[in-house]
Amino acid sequence: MFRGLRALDGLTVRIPRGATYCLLGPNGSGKTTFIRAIVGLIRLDGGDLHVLGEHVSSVRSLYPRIGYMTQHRALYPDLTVQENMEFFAGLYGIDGQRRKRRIAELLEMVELSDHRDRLAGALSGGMYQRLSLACTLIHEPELLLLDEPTVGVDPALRQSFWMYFDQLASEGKTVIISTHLMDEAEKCRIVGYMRSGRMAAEGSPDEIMQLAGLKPHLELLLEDPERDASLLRSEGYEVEVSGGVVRIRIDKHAQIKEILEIISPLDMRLREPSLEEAFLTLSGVA
Ligand SMILES: Nc1ncnc2c1ncn2[C@@H]1O[C@H](COP(=O)(O)OP(=O)(O)OP(=O)(O)O)[C@@H](O)[C@H]1O
Repeated sequence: MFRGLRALDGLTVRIPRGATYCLLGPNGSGKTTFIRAIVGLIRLDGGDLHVLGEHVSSVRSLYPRIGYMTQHRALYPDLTVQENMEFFAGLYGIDGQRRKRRIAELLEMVELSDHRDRLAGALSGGMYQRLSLACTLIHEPELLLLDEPTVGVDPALRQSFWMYFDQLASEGKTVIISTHLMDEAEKCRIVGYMRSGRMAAEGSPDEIMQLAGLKPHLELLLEDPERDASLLRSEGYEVEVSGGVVRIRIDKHAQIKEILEIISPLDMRLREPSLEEAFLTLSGVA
């Protein structure tokens, strides 16, 4: 509770080890609060929370096994990239060859090897984010909590981050990520969609799509949309006309052929429902 506001409410979540778990949801839905509760940074007013098999009251003793990347700037601006990495390695007692190896590996992964002597405070937003991730991973944590880790990171590098997250999960590490990006959610084994502090829907991307039961649409560009729309309606199709484009909900792809026997579009395309639409449907917004 934050001054009368219930930031998390009736939330029951079980995240298996070795999963990539995505927390999705609009601004203010409780994703960060949930992550902060897992790390023991806020006290819950009720309920029960276990992290890596331990009650959350002893989560501090688990810190060497947890990596947490916040949305905030948590690095030392007046230390270089290399010095920040060394500092975090030192916090976890990583030294000698292991420290050298980890720093080299991670700087390579986040493509900062050539910038190791730059001050963290002088990095671009995306570069800073990349360094934050590298520092979070320095001690090879078993549980990773990443609050919007790819904000400002360019698409090619985001792709390699995700390959790395998958690799971590395949090694048995648990990766919990909050994001606003549906294409990132689709890459996760489990997606939890939060609204107003509750879990509005949860499952694998495929399960979510099936559960929402959305049908594909055919979008048609027609010479006379109104005339063709009436023709299609008279054949029993569910048709919508907007901005000169005719949309038809179809049950099966075989119907496309039948539709083309009724009308001759200038252009057409098939739109499969998106994960975003599925979540909006399941949470009662659409
Ligand atoms: N320290 C705090 N004091 C008061 N209210 C807070 C505090 N932290 C979070 N809240 C409120 O709790 C609710 C959930 O916030 P939270 O930051 O967890 O959402 P979020 O899903 O992470 O949002 P975003 O996508 O914008 O990061 C919001 O209404 C927020 O204003």
